[in-house]
Amino acid sequence: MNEKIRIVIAGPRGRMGKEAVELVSETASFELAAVIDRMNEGKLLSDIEGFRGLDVPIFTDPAECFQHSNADVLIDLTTPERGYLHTKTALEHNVRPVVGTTGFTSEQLEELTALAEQKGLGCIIAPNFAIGAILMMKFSEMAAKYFDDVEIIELHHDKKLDAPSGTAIKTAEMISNNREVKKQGHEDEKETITGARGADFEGMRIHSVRLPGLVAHQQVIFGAGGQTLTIKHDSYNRASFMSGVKVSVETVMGLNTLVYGLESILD
Ligand SMILES: NC(=O)C1=CN([C@@H]2O[C@H](COP(=O)(O)OP(=O)(O)OC[C@H]3O[C@@H](n4cnc5c(N)ncnc54)[C@H](OP(=O)(O)O)[C@@H]3O)[C@@H](O)[C@H]2O)C=CC1
Ligand SMILES: O=C(O)C1=N[C@H](C(=O)O)C[C@H](O)C1
Repeated sequence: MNEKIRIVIAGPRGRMGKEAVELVSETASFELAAVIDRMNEGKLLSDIEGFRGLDVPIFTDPAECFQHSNADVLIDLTTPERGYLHTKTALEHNVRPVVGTTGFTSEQLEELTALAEQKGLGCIIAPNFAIGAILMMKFSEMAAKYFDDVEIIELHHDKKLDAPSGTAIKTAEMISNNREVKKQGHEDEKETITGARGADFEGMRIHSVRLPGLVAHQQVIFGAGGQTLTIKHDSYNRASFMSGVKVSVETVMGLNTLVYGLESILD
């Protein structure tokens, strides 16, 4: 019988973290080794309401967690600052990170890429784990060959910390593979209220909507003479991300570099 993949989850009490705990508990080839939580240091996860039967240790300090848990993989679903620290510490302790946390800077991504390379370790940083969202990004990249003008509207719940979303940034980066830098709109346009035209990524605009009731949604609207093309994806719950988390954990075990975005590891 193959050995189980031993997993640490950072952020187990969060919206995504709870789903990830459930995924790992229900997957026969996975084993929850420990969790990283800023509260409840020294307790067991089973001491916290909602995690009955999960007798795994809780650590606050990531280094201590990796020293004691004999983990293969870290799943990080926290905040930009903590997620970066957890990912870096995991690599330093030869643990392969699968990171859903968004909001890392380009410099942080470059530093983690170099560290994974130096350690010869797999690491997956995925701005979106939902298959539909990955297809939305790929279709947008394809459409950019034929349309010079595009705006991205991302819509999320109002508890989200980062804007634009990681998905919107990744979408803009993929579109830019097939698009020349171009300032869109009227050359003399002026914002009478600052921010009206959204964030500027190489001349394409990204608009961030935050409202209670939303989960995670995005529209990519291409325009040309007499027509528009809209590519749209909606996640209505966090379970929609979990098949991507599962594939990422399985895949990262066989990688020896950092992969940013799931599009390159899906067949
Ligand atoms: N890649 C993808 O497909 C997806 C990515 N995401 C991303 O995942 C991340 C988590 O999202 P979500 O679950 O909605 O967020 P939540 O706010 O629900 O959960 C965040 C978790 O991180 C913990 N946390 C916050 N600050 C710290 C800290 N200083 N140290 C340790 N832990 C801390 C929180 O604990 P506490 O309760 O104590 O604050 C909580 O458990 C976000 O970056 C989001 O953008 C979300 C959905 C899909
Ligand atoms: O915070 C969220 O909820 C989400 N964050 C990710 C992002 O920033 O793109 C993925 C998804 O959109 C949900």
